[in-house]
Amino acid sequence: MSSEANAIEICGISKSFPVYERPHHRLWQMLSRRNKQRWYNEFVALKSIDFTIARGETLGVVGRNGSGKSTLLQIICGTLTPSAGEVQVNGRVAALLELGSGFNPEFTGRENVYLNGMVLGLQREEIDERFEDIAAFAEIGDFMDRPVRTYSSGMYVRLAFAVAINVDPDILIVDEALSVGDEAFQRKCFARINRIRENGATILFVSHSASTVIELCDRAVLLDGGELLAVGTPKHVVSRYQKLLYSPSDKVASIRSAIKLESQRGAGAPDLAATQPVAMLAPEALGSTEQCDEDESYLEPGMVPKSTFHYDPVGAAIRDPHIETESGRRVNVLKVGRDYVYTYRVRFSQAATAIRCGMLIKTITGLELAGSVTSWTGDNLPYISADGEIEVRFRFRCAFASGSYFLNAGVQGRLGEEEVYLDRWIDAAMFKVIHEPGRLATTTMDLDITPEINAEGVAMVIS
Ligand SMILES: Nc1ncnc2c1ncn2[C@@H]1O[C@H](COP(=O)(O)OP(=O)(O)OP(=O)(O)O)[C@@H](O)[C@H]1O
Repeated sequence: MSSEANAIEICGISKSFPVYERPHHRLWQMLSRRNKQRWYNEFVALKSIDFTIARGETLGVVGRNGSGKSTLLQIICGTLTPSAGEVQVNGRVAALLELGSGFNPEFTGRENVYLNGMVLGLQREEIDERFEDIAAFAEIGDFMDRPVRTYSSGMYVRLAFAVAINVDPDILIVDEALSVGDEAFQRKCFARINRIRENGATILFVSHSASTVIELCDRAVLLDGGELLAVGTPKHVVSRYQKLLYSPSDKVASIRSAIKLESQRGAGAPDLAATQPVAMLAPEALGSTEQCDEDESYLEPGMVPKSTFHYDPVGAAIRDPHIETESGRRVNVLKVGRDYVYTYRVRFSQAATAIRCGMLIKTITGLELAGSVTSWTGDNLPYISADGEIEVRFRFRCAFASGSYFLNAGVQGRLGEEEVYLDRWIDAAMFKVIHEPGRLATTTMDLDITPEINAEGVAMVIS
C-alpha cells in the first residue's frame, strides 16, 4: 500500500482496550487465561480508521474529549499497537505527546536529551553539536542538570519541545503540548513549527483551538467516538467539530449522522489522500445541522465554569448570574452580532447606600475584554433597605469571535461610611460564541469589519 509521496498511511486501524469492572478482575483475568473466561469488557477507542497524510502536509486532528485523538497519535508513534489494521510511517518521527511521556523522571534534563536524541536516531556526536541549541531553546537554566521529576510542567514541555524540534524530524507530532507554558514560549514554538513546516516536514497537530488549527493546518480530520467523521479543509472540519461540541445534547446524534453522511457523499471513498481535492459538501446533507444553525442561540446545560470563585459576601448576595435573550430565554451559546442580556439578582441582608453593580467579560486566558457598571458614583441607587432585592441587567451586543468567554459579577456600596464590595463573583457564568462560516474576524473581537480592496480603480466589497 505504501507510496513514497505519503508520510503516513493509516489503513483500517482499530484499537480496543480491556476495561475491568473491578480492580481484582485484572488479576483474575491473568489467572484464568487457560479456561478462557473473560473478566473484562472491550472498549473500542478507534474504529476502522483510514487516511493518508502526504509528505509536507500539516494535518490538524480535532475531536471532543475521549474521541480517540491521543490513541491514534500513539499508534502512529508506535507507542501503542493497534488491535487491527496497519500503519506505515515513512521518516523520523518526533512526538510531543501528553506530559509524562518520553522522559525518564529520575534522569537529569541533560541525560534525557541524550536518551531522547538517541531514541530518535541521532548519534552522540550529533547530539553534542545540537546540545547548546536545545538548551538555549528550552530556557530552563540550571535545571538542565537536575532530575526531570523536579521540573514544573512548563519546564518539562520546554525541554521536550526543544529536543523534538532539534532532531530534524521528518514528521512532528504535537498533542496539545503547546497549551502548557507561557504565551511568549508558545509563540516561539509556533514560529519554530512554521520553520519546520517550511522545510518540508509533515506535522500532525492535535488541538482543541479552532483558530490554531485553521491558522496552522493544510487539512484537518474530525474524530468522534473513535470514528473518522470528517476530513477536509481546516475551516470545514472545525465548523463541523464546533457544531458537535456546542450542540444541545438531544441534537448530537442527528448532527453526528449528518456530518458522517455528508462526508460519505461529498468526499467519496474514505481513503482521502492529501492530493485529493476536498469536496465541498452538499447543503442538504447537513439536514438537522442546518436546522440547528437556524436556532439563534441556545442553552448548553452542562456548560458552567469550573473556575468560579466567590468572595465572602458582606451585606448582599448575588444570585443566579446568567445570560438571556432579549425575550428572556436563557442561553449560553451565542451568535455574533446578536443582542443579549447578562443579568443577576442581588438580595440585601444589610441596608446599603451608593450601590454600584458591575460586570466584566474575559477570555479564557483572563484577558479583560469589556466591562460596565450601573453608575460610577452609585447616585442612581442611593439606598436599599436590609431586605431589599434588585435585578441588574446589562444589555450587550455579542461582538466576539468564536470561542469561550467568562463573566464576573460584583456589587459595591457603602455600609456606613465605608465603601466595600458587598458581593463579588469571579467567573460567575460563561458563554461560547459559535463559529459562523463566512465571518472574517481574525482575533477575539468581531466588530463586523468590512474589508474592501480597491483594484484598478474599481471598488470591490468582499463578501
Ligand atoms: N488504556 C486504556 N484503557 C481503557 N480505555 C482507554 C485507554 N486509553 C484510552 N482509553 C479510552 O479511549 C477513548 C479515547 O481516548 P483518547 O485519550 O485517545 O481520547 P482523546 O480524543 O485524546 O481525548 P482528550 O481530548 O480528552 O485527550 C477514551 O474513552 C478513553 O477513556
